[in-house]
Amino acid sequence: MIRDLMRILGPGNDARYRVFLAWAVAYGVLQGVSVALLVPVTRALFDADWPSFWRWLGVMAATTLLCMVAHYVQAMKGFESALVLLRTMHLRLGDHLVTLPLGWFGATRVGQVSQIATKGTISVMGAIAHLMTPLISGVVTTATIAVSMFFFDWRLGVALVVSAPVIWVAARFATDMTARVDDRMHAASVESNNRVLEYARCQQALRAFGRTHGVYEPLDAAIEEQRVAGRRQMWLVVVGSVVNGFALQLVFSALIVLGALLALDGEIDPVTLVALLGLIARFIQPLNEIGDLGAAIRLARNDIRRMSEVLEAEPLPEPDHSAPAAHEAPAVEFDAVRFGYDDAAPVLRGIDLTVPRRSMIALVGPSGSGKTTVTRLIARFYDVDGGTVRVGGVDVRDLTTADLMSQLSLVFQDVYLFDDTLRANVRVGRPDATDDEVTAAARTAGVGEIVDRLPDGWDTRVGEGGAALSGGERQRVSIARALLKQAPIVLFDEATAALDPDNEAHLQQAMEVLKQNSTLLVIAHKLTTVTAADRIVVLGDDGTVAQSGTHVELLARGGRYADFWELRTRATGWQLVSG
Ligand SMILES: Nc1ncnc2c1ncn2[C@@H]1O[C@H](COP(=O)(O)OP(=O)(O)OP(=O)(O)O)[C@@H](O)[C@H]1O
Repeated sequence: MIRDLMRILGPGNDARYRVFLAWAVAYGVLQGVSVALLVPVTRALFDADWPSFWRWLGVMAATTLLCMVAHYVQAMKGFESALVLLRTMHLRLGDHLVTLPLGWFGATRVGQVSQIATKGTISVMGAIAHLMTPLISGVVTTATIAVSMFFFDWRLGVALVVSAPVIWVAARFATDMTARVDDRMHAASVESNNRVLEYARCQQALRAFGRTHGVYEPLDAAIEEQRVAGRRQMWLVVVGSVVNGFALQLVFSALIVLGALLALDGEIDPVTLVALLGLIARFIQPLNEIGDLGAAIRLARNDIRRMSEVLEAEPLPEPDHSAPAAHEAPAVEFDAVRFGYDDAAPVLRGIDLTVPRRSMIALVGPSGSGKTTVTRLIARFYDVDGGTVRVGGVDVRDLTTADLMSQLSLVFQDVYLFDDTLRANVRVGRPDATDDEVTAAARTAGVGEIVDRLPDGWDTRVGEGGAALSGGERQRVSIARALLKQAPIVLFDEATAALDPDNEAHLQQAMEVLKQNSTLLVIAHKLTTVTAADRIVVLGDDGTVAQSGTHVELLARGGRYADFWELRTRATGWQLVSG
């Protein structure tokens, strides 16, 4: 636990933590010594040996004073380390999460990360602030008392040392009991967390399907599992605590019997025995406290382990410096790219694709053929399983994330807006843009009309995820961001939903502007976009490029594209023409 906490604190902060540990050890030793000094003080008192009595009392008072100082200093150092740890954990978690591949953020990970970042960090902080001191001083105090016992009576000293493994086994049993169900408890808590979020988010769907009454089964099941796991955990904690308490009482009784037998044999005088019994009681007390804290220590250790697992998750390997770009190379190239989100289900099975500079390429294909996946691989949200994705002639794995992202603008359908003002959300495209540049980009993308409609104009907050805006409006903001960024390559996932004429006009206008300066790869759903493209790439169901060419060439060739075109033109009432 000490080592794990040190790892979480990181290399810059371990000195402070070591100082705290040293003070906690000093506090434990001083506490043990001041307790052990009770024996000579009591002996001198009963022997009426006043010079010895005052001398030992003086030593005990000085030790107790030092002990109080050590207690105070170690408590302050502990709180200091705990606060540093809290800040460090949040910073390290944040810094680390942004380096992880998107594939890491699976369905249950969002709930897990939120638990670790909130409950987990508080629990780990509490481990330093409240658990480390009783744990360290408890162990050190009992060890000190056991060692000092050898100075008074070696047989009782041996008995204390022998009893240590018995107590350790009992304490271990108690903590194992808690650990047995803790992972289940944690999983249940993550699941119900996720289900509560899902329940709040899916209200629209539930109401649309008349599910406004009765229970929402997935949430109900998650809460029930949490209740069952919680009850089991409570029972196991009680069982562990009873066994631990029983073992301590047994050891305590055995030591008293041994002391009494030694006194009956005349090996120890009765006064020393009374003092030694006090020492034995103080030997047991910290162990009892550690036993009571066993469950909390185990839970904190599990939280520390989960935190370490996140911090140790492999980030996307990234070079320190990007390889130099090849000036004449195409904007984007796919060379025999193979990829699947899951090893068992490949999505792309050998894609070759070239997007020349300053061209506009339309990507079409059936739903699920991997169009969005192609754009995610260009942005290196995932690494390919085989082949190479190149941007500006350089393998994306040889570019730093900052350099790769500086070359790309992403206009995706699932636009996420931050819970901030509309202006701040557009400015995300280029944080150092002037107000005039923000306004110009917003006007081209049609955001100006949204501004006029909103009560606080540019300063209106758009809500979490952009909840205060419609889907079409959110995409306009996303386009404005891309216009502002002026990246050399724009990856555009056109909305599948039919847009109103106003939205459509803004979209066309924005694309025209983007086309002037950037290379465009568009996942095209609209016939106007498809025909405007310099070249069309058709993905097939089998994860390969089925066809590629201009609109005219592909129509003339027949096959998948001609079928797609016919289907779409029939749906929209367009005429099928081949030139
Ligand atoms: N994050 C993910 N995890 C696992 N599988 C995924 C993930 N995203 C997509 N897939 C799967 O990969 C396949 C390709 O998905 P992709 O979204 O690239 O297709 P698409 O051609 O863009 O589809 P659409 O036109 O419907 O948007 C699908 O079978 C999809 O279920």
